[in-house]
Amino acid sequence: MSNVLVTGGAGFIGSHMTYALLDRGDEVTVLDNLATGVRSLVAQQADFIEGDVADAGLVRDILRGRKIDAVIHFAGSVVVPESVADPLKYYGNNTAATRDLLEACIAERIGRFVFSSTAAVYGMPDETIVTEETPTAPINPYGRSKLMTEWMLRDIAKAHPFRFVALRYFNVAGADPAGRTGQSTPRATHLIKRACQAALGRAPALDIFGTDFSTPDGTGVRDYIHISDLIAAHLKALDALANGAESDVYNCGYGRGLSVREIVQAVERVAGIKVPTREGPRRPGDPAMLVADSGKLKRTLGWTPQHGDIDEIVKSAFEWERRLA
Ligand SMILES: NC(=O)c1ccc[n+]([C@@H]2O[C@H](COP(=O)([O-])OP(=O)(O)OC[C@H]3O[C@@H](n4cnc5c(N)ncnc54)[C@H](O)[C@@H]3O)[C@@H](O)[C@H]2O)c1
Ligand SMILES: O=c1ccn([C@@H]2O[C@H](COP(=O)(O)OP(=O)(O)O[C@H]3O[C@H](CO)[C@@H](O)[C@H](O)[C@H]3O)[C@@H](O)[C@H]2O)c(=O)[nH]1
Repeated sequence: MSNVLVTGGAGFIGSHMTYALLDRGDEVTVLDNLATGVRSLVAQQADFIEGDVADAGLVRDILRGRKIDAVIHFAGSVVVPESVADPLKYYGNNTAATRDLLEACIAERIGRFVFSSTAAVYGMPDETIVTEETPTAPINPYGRSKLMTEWMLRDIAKAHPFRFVALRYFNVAGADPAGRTGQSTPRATHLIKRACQAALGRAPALDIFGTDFSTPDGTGVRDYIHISDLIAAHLKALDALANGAESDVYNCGYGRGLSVREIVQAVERVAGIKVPTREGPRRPGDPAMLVADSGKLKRTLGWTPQHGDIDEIVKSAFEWERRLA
């Protein structure tokens, strides 16, 4: 049994992580400032503390007082176009705030850290499918703010008794199969959620951002990963660190790219409802295509994806969305 601090645990991914840790008997403390998080998504058996990861005094008190063994760091700002419009928010809340969190972790001798990185660190890759060796060249402030954090982690791991796993998530979607949590972020910008909202008549139409990309149907291509498979990767990472694994970086995706139009079709199949769409210009900061080679995650950490079927992903997202009413 471990004693885990989950930052950003009131958010989409962190709330699923919290349930998964509790389900296997770990103890969980959630630290979240509720900037985009939702208090009611935090499992009742978790201890919830409302606060900021940059509040070093608070974080040190939590780490020491609760005898935390490992930190999983989800807290951050996550919207690519917003990072283009307001870069300092991203360098502040992702890079600088994480620096402060890490300082507290080092001071309290935390040795195990799992970090939410992103496919956005690759930018506009030349390869159709990216491995962890693909050069990092982010094309938006969001990706740069996360890559800088990866650099900090590498440097810290050389200087201190501290080991980390950075998981580069591709596009995370779906919801807890048990229906306990899902994506409830107000004003969420993610494609699958938006398409479900449009199907349910909660938005007049789904905007398709760009139809002139160099992709088979002209719309953006992404590797959508089910939240349950993503959470499973975190459990593997935590266990590997507990067993002495070296610090490392892993892609999290399926190696399968789907276009915006293919997602619309999946939502229509699952919902049995036509999704009204509106074609418009590209969104600032968006690459044409991002697809993961996650062979390293499978080989090294023994990750076995189980929920890759796009209709299963969309169905869980749609069911959650319908209940949100
Ligand atoms: N959703 C995706 O597809 C995706 C893909 C790649 C990486 N990520 C990363 O995963 C992490 C979680 O993303 P999400 O989709 O769950 O987003 P989210 O917005 O639902 O969750 C982020 C949580 O962090 C909290 N938070 C933000 N700044 C904070 C701060 N300074 N102190 C304390 N709490 C703070 C928010 O209130 C929220 O609950 C982020 O770091 C994001 O960059 C997400
Ligand atoms: O209403 C919408 C929303 C999105 N898209 C398109 O759908 C694709 C996916 O967009 P979105 O769901 O917003 O995700 P990304 O911009 O790819 O970013 C997500 O995936 C990244 C990793 O790939 C993460 O780092 C980010 O945090 C996360 O928001 C892109 O081609 C968008 O242009 C639309 O056409 N209409």
